[in-house]
Amino acid sequence: MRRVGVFGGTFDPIHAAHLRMAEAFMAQCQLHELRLIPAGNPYHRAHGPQASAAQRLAMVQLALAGRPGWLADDREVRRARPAYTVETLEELRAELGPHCQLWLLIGGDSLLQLPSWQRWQRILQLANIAVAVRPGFDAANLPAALLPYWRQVPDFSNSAASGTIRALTLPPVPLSATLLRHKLAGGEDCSGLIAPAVMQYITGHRLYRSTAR
Ligand SMILES: Nc1ncnc2c1ncn2[C@@H]1O[C@H](COP(=O)(O)OP(=O)(O)OP(=O)(O)O)[C@@H](O)[C@H]1O
Ligand SMILES: O=C(O)c1ccc[n+]([C@@H]2O[C@H](COP(=O)([O-])O)[C@@H](O)[C@H]2O)c1
Repeated sequence: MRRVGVFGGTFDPIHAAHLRMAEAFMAQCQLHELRLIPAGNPYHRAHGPQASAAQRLAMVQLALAGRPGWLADDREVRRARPAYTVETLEELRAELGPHCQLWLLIGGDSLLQLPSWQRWQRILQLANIAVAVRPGFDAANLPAALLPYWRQVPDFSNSAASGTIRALTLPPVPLSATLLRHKLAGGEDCSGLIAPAVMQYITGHRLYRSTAR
């Protein structure tokens, strides 16, 4: 059965933790294809992104260059409306057919917010969710509504076609785009935390020079 992974994010900018979690996602879910999908309009954020949607997409394209099976999907950038994940998964399900296994990758902080997402139960009818926990994540704090979906198993191979939430086996990585925007605005060296080609793009386009938030 074909297995396709979906990793949506604001990616302002895409950073080393994103890449590490995507690598673990690809390997542990044995994905044939991984789609990184920058959110054109992340409606749920108090502050809009600093880089434009086109710039965030360009950085994603640079970050995944040379990685077989990884592709940048621009559907949410082209969508002139809020980036609802459920719509993205519905589109993908229609394109890929009923027999493809869909996996959605999110961070542990996003998981805690999942019950506030648009039609979130529908998301779990369409896909399984793999979670990359962040430092401080504690499954005991999961919202009660998520508990029926939560599976504490390290093995992804015999998975259901949809409807489960599982944690990746991956040590928490203490890195965020917010931290990087602050470092970049302060002129700090971020090599090792951002892919070299993305760093070049940031420098060339004079991104994140000030007003880090
Ligand atoms: N270090 C990390 N560990 C686990 N998940 C992460 C990590 N960084 C980002 N994620 C997850 O990746 C997805 C996309 O992340 P996003 O683009 O918002 O990056 P971010 O670092 O959380 O950004 P920001 O600091 O701007 O909120 C989200 O589901 C987020 O939870
Ligand atoms: O669909 C929703 O209602 C929804 C609400 C909050 C976040 N998301 C998605 O979750 C992903 C991670 O969001 P963020 O802000 O951490 O980059 C990104 O793809 C968002 O579009 C989706």
